[in-house]
Amino acid sequence: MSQKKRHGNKEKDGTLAGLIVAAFGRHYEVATPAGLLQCYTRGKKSSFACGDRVEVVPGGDGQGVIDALTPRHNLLWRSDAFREKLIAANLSHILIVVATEPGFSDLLVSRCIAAAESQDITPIIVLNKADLGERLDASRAQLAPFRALGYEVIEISALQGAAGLRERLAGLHAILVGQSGMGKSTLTNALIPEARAATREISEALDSGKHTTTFARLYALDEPTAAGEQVRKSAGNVEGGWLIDSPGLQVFGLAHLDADELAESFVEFRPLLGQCRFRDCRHEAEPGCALLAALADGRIAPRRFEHYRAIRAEIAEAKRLNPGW
Ligand SMILES: Nc1nc2c(ncn2[C@@H]2O[C@H](COP(=O)(O)OP(=O)(O)OP(=O)(O)O)[C@@H](O)[C@H]2O)c(=O)[nH]1
Ligand SMILES: [Zn+2]
Repeated sequence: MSQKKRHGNKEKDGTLAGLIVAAFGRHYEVATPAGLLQCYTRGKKSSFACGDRVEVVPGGDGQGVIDALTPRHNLLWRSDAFREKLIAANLSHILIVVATEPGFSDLLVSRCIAAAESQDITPIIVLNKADLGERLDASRAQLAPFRALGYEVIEISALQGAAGLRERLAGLHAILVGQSGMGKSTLTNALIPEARAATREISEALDSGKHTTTFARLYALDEPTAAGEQVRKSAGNVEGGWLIDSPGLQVFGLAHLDADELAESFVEFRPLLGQCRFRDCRHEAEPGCALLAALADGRIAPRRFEHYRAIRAEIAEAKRLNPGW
């Protein structure tokens, strides 16, 4: 919706343009020109995410009702056979946090990348705990296939302030995702001082086994001034860049993708798709398969092909369990 239309609405029917900064089930926190409002939805169905732009009808007392959703540029979500979970909307980048210790799943990295690529979101891999030198080479080796594809890898130490990353994030609309233990909370705290209290609660909830807890929060990123200083913004001012902190992620199901979409989300497969001898090639053992040929001569990394196979099998299983997908 254009700026003009939005302002027109505001005058005409009293709605405010807002940005969802936190989603708790059916209750949302929305940043608006009138400040932060606690909002509800009208209907029974509530399917908004952090990063969604909405129209809000303010109701006094700092409350409001979400009236309409502005069309999304994209939506990051995950799903298994029976459930889907919206993660965040309108993202420019996804920061996939991994660490030198205690080891990370490169399959999970491929999953996050596939989810991002399928929605035109740019992935950046953040290798944390680079100060722990013993495992650094092994972690770099594990990330080599991603680096070879052109994915940006940024090495940091969240404990030492995550130097460099803050500048990289200026103006972006990004989300931090990662397995538990990668130092995501430490990183959020280093990047966004006001995040401190909230993240502790998330960790505790996850430790007690409540993995269904949904809690993501959007924080405005400070914009450096011409003089290079960071200026604190007032709460609710989310006009510039922002960062969404999401709960620790152990699984990232992609049941909502079909087989073709999954293959498309592996960027190295893209030039090869449509080149197989059989139109309906499943890239398993078919003669004349362009992907298998590329795997055999090293154009596709074996590890990435394993990831593709693993995710494809899981999607097939989800569709078998729930043919409605
Ligand atoms: N050496 C080192 N340790 C770090 C760094 N960042 C985080 N840690 C440590 O790693 C452990 C996990 O950090 P958290 O920030 O709690 O990790 P998390 O990924 O948020 O994990 P959950 O809270 O379980 O989701 C803590 O003991 C941190 O102190 C780092 O850059 N270097
Ligand atoms: Zn094929």
